[in-house]
Parts: sequence; C-alpha cells; structure tokens
Amino acid sequence: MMPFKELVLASHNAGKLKELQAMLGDAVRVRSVGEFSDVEPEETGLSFIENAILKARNAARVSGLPALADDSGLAVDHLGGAPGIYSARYADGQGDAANNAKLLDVLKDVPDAERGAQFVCALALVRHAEDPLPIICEGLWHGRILHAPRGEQGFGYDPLFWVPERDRSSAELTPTDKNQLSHRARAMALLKARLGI
Ligand SMILES: O=P(O)(O)OP(=O)(O)OP(=O)(O)OC[C@H]1O[C@@H](n2cnc3c(O)ncnc32)[C@H](O)[C@@H]1O
Ligand SMILES: [Mg+2]
Repeated sequence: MMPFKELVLASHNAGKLKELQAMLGDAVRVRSVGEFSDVEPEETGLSFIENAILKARNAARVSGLPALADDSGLAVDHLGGAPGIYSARYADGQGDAANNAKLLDVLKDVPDAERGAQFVCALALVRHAEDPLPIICEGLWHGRILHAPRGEQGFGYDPLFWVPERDRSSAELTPTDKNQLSHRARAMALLKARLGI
C-alpha cells in the first residue's frame, strides 16, 4: 500500500515530469516542485544516487511533502561513461540541442560497433527532508548512439539513442512504449514493487 497520499516530484524537467506522472498513474496525488520553488538545487554529488537524494531532500524541504527525485543521464562506452552525471550540462548549460550536437561531434569518427551507450536513472524517495533512509531504485537502458537525430518524441538525448529491441530511436517510440522500456520505467517498476503499488 502507498504509504502516503501526496508526493512532490523533485524535477524541473517537463519531459521527465510527464513520464514519471504517467508511470505513477493514480496511485498517489502528484505535485511538482515548481509549485513550491523555482530555485534548482546544485547537483554537486559524484553519483546519480547522491544527486537524486540531494534533489529529493530539497523538494521535501520546500514543499513539506514526501519527495521523489530522478537523476539520470547518458553513459557512452567510448567516452568512459561520459557525459554521465553531467549529461544535462554537457554543452555548458546551452540545452538539449547543444548537448546532442556536441555528442555527435565528439563521436563523429567512431564506428557503430563502438557506439554503445546506456541511459541511467536513479530514483530517490524521501519521506521528509531529513529522512535517514531514502529509498533508492536504479534502472539502465542499453542502446547505441546514432550518427544523426531521428524522431520527435521524448526529450533530451532521445533522438540520438537507438533502441535495438524496437529498431527505432527512443524519440520514435510512442510515449507508452518508452514508458515500458526505459531506464526510468525500470527504476520505477522497482520502486512500485518496493512500495507495494
Ligand atoms: O534535475 P531535474 O530538475 O530533474 O532535470 P534535469 O533535466 O536537469 O535532469 P538531470 O539533472 O537528471 O539530467 C538528466 C540529463 O539526461 C538526459 N536524460 C535523462 N533521461 C532521459 C531520457 O529518458 N531521454 C532523453 N534524455 C534523457 C536529460 O535530457 C538531461 O540532459
Ligand atoms: Mg538536473
């Protein structure tokens, strides 16, 4: 059974919020941290998990509600796991299009066989801002980086992420399909099982 009726989602990313909301369904009343504060906490952790906890604590503090945060990113094999936790800031904060352009440029001479990558998602749930035992769930999604963007759905690096099990880019998947396959979907399935919802 869900241990609480209301939950704040600790993300300022509209794409993520939409996906998390769809995955949670009506198990719980969901609010967004943007209703309480526009200030985004600095993501100073060295891991997805630390950053997810940091964002969840911040959202719980400003809202007074239990909070769920998602820290995610793209880990490219050829780049030793970069951009990883720095995925959102890869092109120095210039946004998704610049991040994607930089990634394509960095990988321009890298052959298909060496373009393996995974999306990573860490979810952190805190019951209150000082919760000493956050619930952490992780998910990975394996794929390959394309040579040019494909598709209009999703957000972020989706147009560059080839999904072998569907023979399409992540941005060519329907939202329903992405929400069953993705790193976020896998982490959320674990979280739901953990919460018994
Ligand atoms: O921190 P919040 O406020 O949640 O929003 P954010 O966009 O800054 O989120 P992160 O710090 O977790 O950075 C995630 C990065 O990884 C990318 N990313 C994460 N999940 C993705 C997905 O499902 N599809 C495409 N890109 C994704 C996203 O575009 C960002 O560049
Ligand atoms: Mg962020």
